Amino acid sequence: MMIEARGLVRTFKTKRGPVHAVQGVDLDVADGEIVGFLGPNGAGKTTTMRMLATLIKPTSGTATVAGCDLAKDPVGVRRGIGYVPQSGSTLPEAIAGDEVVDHARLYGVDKRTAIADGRRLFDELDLQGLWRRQCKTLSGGQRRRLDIVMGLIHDPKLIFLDEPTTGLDPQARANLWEHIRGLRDRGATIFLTTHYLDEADALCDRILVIDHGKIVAAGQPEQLKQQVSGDAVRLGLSDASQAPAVTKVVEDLPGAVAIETDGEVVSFRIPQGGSVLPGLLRSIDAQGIELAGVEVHRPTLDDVFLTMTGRSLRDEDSTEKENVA
Ligand SMILES: Nc1ncnc2c1ncn2[C@@H]1O[C@H](COP(=O)(O)OP(=O)(O)OP(=O)(O)O)[C@@H](O)[C@H]1O
Repeated sequence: MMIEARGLVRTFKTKRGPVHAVQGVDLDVADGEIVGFLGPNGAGKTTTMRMLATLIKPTSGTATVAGCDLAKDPVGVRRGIGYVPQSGSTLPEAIAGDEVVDHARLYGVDKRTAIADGRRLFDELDLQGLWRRQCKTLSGGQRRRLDIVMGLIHDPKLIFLDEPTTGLDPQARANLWEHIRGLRDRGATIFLTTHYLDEADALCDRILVIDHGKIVAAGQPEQLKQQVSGDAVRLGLSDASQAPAVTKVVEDLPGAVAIETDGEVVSFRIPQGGSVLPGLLRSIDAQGIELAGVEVHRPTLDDVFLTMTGRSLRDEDSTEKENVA
């Protein structure tokens, strides 16, 4: 195991009383996995990651990280990990290559090795030709990849990435995902935080969903989605007064659950939503009711979150909507 944490708790003391940021987190990350820590703002992702990276002390709980005990051997942990913070760690005015070499020397890497390793990582992360550039002249995606070079320069076994793609455009995000997969293919283990559902889905072998400082779901993306039963169907009515009649038709469908009405929308869940629709539409039509629209969508990680917490992770650009009418 690359990370094995038990009962991690972190409480912050503030003027307005204690903030229970992390409330008993157990987690295991195997060697060579990409594990995503997914949750809304303020859920406790960064706090958990900072504890595992030795940057803040747990209030209670234990962990082994990269083969070393977090409490007894924080220096050993630090040697084995790379940590790429949300805000990055390069100065705008500095020269990219100098930042990398200085950072490596902090870890005791000699200058010649630092330059050789740094240049190799620049090639690997598509930063060729940018070694002498001022950091502030790099694009968002280039700067994020430079942050990753900084985190990798001492060849850690385990890399922590805090929201690696926040603020990047879709193309730069997809490009960074490729690079993160490349790191894993080279044998690194990656633990990242994200609040993007599509990122967790596309990139991670396993996902831990955290809310209010507690893990509420864990598993492979597909496993998690399978826990949510059925496709979600939304029927848009042209007239809200017809909702009771439509609800009645839906109630007669075998397997329909979670039937809800909200103004001009009747929604429900049903296995194989796509194949029951034609019959349903005929029944509604037979009653002389006209629909304004129909949507079916397969369970998403947001549905997993919704099922576990009763709230949405609210990430509109990542729902897999399939408009069928
Ligand atoms: N140093 C601190 N002092 C007081 N409260 C803190 C401190 N750091 C974090 N918190 C609080 O702890 C909770 C968890 O914060 P954390 O940064 O871990 O969440 P997060 O899931 O990483 O959120 P985000 O996605 O916004 O980064 C929040 O309520 C936050 O305000």
